[in-house]
Amino acid sequence: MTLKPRFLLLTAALILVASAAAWLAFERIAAGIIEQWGVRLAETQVRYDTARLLQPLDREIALSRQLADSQVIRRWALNPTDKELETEALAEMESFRRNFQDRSYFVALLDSGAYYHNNAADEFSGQQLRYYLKPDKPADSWFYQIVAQGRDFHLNVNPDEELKVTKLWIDVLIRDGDRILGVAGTGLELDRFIRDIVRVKQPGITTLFADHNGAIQLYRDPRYIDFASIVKREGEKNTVFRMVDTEADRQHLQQAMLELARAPAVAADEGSRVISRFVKVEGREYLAGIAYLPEIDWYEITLLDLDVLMPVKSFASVLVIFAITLLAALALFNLVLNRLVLDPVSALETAMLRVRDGDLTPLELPRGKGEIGRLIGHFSNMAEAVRSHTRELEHRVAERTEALHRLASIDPLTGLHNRRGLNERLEAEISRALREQHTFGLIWIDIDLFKEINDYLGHAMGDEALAAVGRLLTASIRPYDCAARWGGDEFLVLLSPCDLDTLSSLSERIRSGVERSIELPGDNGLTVSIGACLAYPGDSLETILHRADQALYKAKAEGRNRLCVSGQHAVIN
Ligand SMILES: Nc1nc2c(ncn2[C@@H]2O[C@H](COP(=O)(O)OP(=O)(O)OP(=O)(O)O)[C@@H](O)[C@H]2O)c(=O)[nH]1
Repeated sequence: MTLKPRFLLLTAALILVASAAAWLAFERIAAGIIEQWGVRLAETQVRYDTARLLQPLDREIALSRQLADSQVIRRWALNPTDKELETEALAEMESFRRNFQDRSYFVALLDSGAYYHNNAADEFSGQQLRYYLKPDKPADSWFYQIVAQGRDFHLNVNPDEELKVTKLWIDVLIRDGDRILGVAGTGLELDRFIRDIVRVKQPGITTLFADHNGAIQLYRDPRYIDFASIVKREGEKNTVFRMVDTEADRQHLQQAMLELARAPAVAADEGSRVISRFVKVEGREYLAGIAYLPEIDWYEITLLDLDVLMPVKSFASVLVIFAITLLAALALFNLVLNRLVLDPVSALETAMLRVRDGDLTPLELPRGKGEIGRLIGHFSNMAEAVRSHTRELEHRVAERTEALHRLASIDPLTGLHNRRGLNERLEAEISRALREQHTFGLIWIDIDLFKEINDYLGHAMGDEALAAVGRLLTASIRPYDCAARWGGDEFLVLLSPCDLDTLSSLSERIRSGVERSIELPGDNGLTVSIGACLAYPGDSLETILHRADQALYKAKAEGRNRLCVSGQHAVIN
């Protein structure tokens, strides 16, 4: 596999790993942010709901306390049969009734069980003594429980069977020192409380209030409310602990409630303390914010469904931006990698293969940067050096070949063409003569009695004589003519183009030149016999050579040192 797909795979793997890591980090960070936010929200919501509950209750509780603490009521409660005191007490109750928000009150006396009550419609004016409570009557057991518990103040959610409404009762003990004389207070319609405080419109937020036992007192669904909680035994109560799914959550809630009851406030200016715990209710996870309301000995519990309030998908845009940034960064990385490394390396490889295969034409290579640029530079220089050395080598080979060729066609003794060299020239000349339709001349020269020179003067002198004839021939002919040593003591001269006159005069010049200018040791001179002929367009090499040879034979036969020129067929002396 080449580098490109490898890097592509690596990049894809990097994208996957980075995305997985980013997703995990995102989930953790998002969960952390949501949790922090949820805790804050829970604290705020709990304080807000607490304030909303206490605001209307505070006044009613204060008034109920005042009623229970009233001198007039207490005096009468000590002497309930005193009609005068009863009239005063009823007047006192009536004035409190007008001040209670519910415009109703109740006063129950322990000794007699007399239960006094009037409502907003002033329905029982003159008949405020409604009935007598009985310890053995279940509907009245709330009264006897409150007295038995000796709690000065108690909130009780209980249906009023007589009025057919469910009320939040504020019960305050009437005391004379340690002696309990009865219970006084007022009631608030529960529906209004549920509507205003507990039935929060915001989806994902559930608020409930529970008493010191965890029994649910206010909840949006009245079916869960633990009515007349005070008269129920442990285990029968409808508590918040029953709402949560696990034992661990139950313990967390109990611990938190105990902790809050021990230290309900954080600091004077920060209001009530709120503890947050994650709990599961019906399989769903909620963040529970718990606060203790010492004024009424209740707990407020706000359940936040964080998945509804702050779904993880609300962070989706962050994730999308991150994913796009990641993809763009990796695409850019790939692009830069291709541009800076892979493409130049691939071009370099192609160039190397071309050089390996002997293609030395100049290379078009990308410029590249850094190490890659230097590598390309080094390769270009190397390729240029190879190119230049190869050119030089080829030049030298051509030179040597040319030299060898020359050597093969040159006679080393005289420096003239040898038979092979002349043959090539003759064949070329025959073609040219045919093409251009002209004649050319051929002169055949043979040294007379050369054997005797060798025999009498020695072989070296023979060589010298041959060289001297060669020099003379070179000096006698025109630059474009060609003189050659045909073999032994025979020479041929090619004259091109040439007519009969030129042929005759040049042949004679050679013959007389040799006779006149070449001397041998002693008194001996050197002479040559010459046979010359004209070659005509269409003549073959054999024909021409034969014609010249015939002329030479004639010159030899006629006594040597003479010239025989042959026209087409005639031989001229
Ligand atoms: N010194 C020398 N002698 C050579 C060379 N090549 C051939 N010869 C001799 O040249 C002589 C040629 O003699 P021939 O052609 O037979 O006859 P000639 O003596 O010239 O007599 P004619 O040709 O009849 O005049 C021979 O003796 C060869 O041995 C050479 O390179 N150097």
